[in-house]
Amino acid sequence: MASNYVVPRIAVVGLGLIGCSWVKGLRDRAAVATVVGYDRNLDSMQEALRVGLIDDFSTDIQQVVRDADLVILSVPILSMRQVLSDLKPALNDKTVLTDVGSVKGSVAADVGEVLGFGFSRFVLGHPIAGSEKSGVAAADGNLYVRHKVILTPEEHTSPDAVALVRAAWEVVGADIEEMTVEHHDEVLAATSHLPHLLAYSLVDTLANSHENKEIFNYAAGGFRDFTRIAASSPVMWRDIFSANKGQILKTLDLFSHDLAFLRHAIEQDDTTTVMGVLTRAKVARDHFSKILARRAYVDPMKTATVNYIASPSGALSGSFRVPGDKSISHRSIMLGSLANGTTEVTGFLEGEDSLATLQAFRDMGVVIEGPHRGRVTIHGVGLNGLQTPPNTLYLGNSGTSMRLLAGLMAGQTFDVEMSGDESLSKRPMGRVADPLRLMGAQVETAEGGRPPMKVFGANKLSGIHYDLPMASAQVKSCVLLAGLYAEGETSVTEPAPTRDHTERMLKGFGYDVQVEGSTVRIKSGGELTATNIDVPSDISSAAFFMVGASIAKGSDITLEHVGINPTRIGVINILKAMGGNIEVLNEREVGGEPVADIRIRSAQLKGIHIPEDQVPLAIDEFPALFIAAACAEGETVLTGAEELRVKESDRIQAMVDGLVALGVDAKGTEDGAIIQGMGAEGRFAGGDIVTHHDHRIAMSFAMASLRGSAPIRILDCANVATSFPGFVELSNSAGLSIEQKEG
Ligand SMILES: O=C(O)C1=C[C@@H](OP(=O)(O)O)[C@@H](O)[C@H](O)C1
Ligand SMILES: C=C(OP(=O)(O)O)C(=O)O
Repeated sequence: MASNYVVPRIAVVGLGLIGCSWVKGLRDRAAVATVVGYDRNLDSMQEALRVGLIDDFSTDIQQVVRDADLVILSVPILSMRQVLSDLKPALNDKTVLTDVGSVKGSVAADVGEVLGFGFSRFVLGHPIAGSEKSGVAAADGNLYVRHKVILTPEEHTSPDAVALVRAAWEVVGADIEEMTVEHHDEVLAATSHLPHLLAYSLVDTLANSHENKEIFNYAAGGFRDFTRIAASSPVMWRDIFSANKGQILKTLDLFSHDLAFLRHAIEQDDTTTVMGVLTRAKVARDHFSKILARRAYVDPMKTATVNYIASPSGALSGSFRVPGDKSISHRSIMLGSLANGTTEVTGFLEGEDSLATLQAFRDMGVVIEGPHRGRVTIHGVGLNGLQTPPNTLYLGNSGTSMRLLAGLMAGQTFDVEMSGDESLSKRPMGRVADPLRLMGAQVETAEGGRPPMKVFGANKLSGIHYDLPMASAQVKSCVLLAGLYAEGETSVTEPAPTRDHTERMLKGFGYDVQVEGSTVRIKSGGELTATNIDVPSDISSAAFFMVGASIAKGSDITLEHVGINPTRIGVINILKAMGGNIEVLNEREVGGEPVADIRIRSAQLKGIHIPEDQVPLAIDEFPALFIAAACAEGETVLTGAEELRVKESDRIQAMVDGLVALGVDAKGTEDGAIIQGMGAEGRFAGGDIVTHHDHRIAMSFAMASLRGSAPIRILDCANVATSFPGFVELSNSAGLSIEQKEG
């Protein structure tokens, strides 16, 4: 009769916490019929029988193993060979064996020696779970739920045997990963074996010192945290250190080298180098903590889903400041890193896009302190001071990071690969690869000119004149930044004015840039000198509230310290042309950028044909402007805005689809849209909005709720954090009603 058990009969050899917890998990889930146990210690076997973990035991290992479908070997690693020899005579030709040891290479060798090289029914395994407790009494049937178990099948391992072991792990809730024996031992040497070795060694050193009493009297905090794992089983760890000797020595040598480097820096009072080590380590550790806290033991690349429920709400009010300008924040890191001296930045946007740029420069050896409440200190390395990054530069969702970096990377002596998230991986990079190749750079992209993008170093660049095929500040900036490294002059002519932060900021760092009409020129050979940067609030983030206050009756808000660079104020011009009530107050200049406070009161907007010359000046603000158009009296027509189709999403399609879902008459055209306004009394219907993970689509529809008639559910809003951390909190304090739901 066929049984429904995952494994009918199990023999567990070694009744420790790891093996017993697995067996308990299987028993709790009725996945095994009979379990027979063996341990060197009779008490353990008796206890396991008493608590019902095993059905029988024997002091004869062969009797235990005979007729088992699966033998679980949970014994110290250096005992493995003896145990295998002892049980071998009782194995039939169907029994599958597996182990749970922390080193796989030595077990593979033991299996080969004893059972024969090519033995196909031993599946090497390693559950990444544990507990300070030990033994039968501590067995926990849920120990492996959502924990990783690594299996390292070899070429000769039978797929049926792997399937059986996999099934027996999966049924107790484990997430299975497969890798090679060598890779397992290398990874574990670094992530587990070295930390244990250091903890044991530190405690031993301090315990042997003359002041040991003093030390242990005050050994709270750091000492306790760092050395907790030195209380683990010495036998087990002695075995691991010797079984994985090669890999452990390799990581230990690397660590010793880096420790000597840090020692030297401290001795030499080289505080910048020390700061570099500490800031890089802190960022890495914070990153791990987030992964562990939010998504323990699961793929860190799969970020949590965040949806917004935006309920109808009344007017907006108050005087407040939105976060720092994204474009300026990116450039402050880039130019500050390449400058000579230390650049202090305040008002830095702590959004994921600008943080991706910051991390990229840290990866290239730049010491950057912060951000802490918008304050960043960059220890510039000079135009030629960047170092080869250890890995691919991961730029998340940020087009600006990848396109501007492409220009800078073309001038380096080392090769760099750049990648991004799903959205960035779909965006066109040919537009920067083309001019860079004309300058002599060697650039590779994936199919269709998409990321990942590889820029090869050590290619001599020559200055070119480039007529931009589209109005794009990113392409303009990329070519100008490559021009810092190109022989002779580099110039760019743009078809329409686009944001000019690169030109302004280069000048701010003391670099000569010539601007004549629509052409910008730059020559190599200069240097950047560190400066201080006060980042104004981002007009692109302010735009959501400008639209929100305009459409919500009775609103009156003031947005403080907003950047009003003339190449960015399309949104103000367009809203005013639609009848918006907007006042620009307290105009002043801060670090080369014009800044003002902006007061917005509600007004009945009217539909217009948006002047095409305003399109590049409001390029990121159209999602919000579509909401304004939907609330206007009459028709709004947008043309000349085909660039919107290649942003974080196809913003024309995403906005039109969303508006239609909320009952608005809107349709997309090749280069824009036609929207019929709902008029003074019109309200959005409730509904679901697909944002395509685009931050600006999400925030725009949040503003629509100010004129909603029912809740609007906005899906996949996690990327709001790329440009506007704290959006929901700030919005709700201004009068919106957004509930955030994590899924
Ligand atoms: O240079 C910049 O900082 C940016 C330029 C614009 O992109 P394009 O150059 O692709 O228009 C804009 O959409 C982006 O958010 C930021
Ligand atoms: C287009 C945008 O950014 P990026 O191109 O940097 O991804 C944006 O923030 O709207």
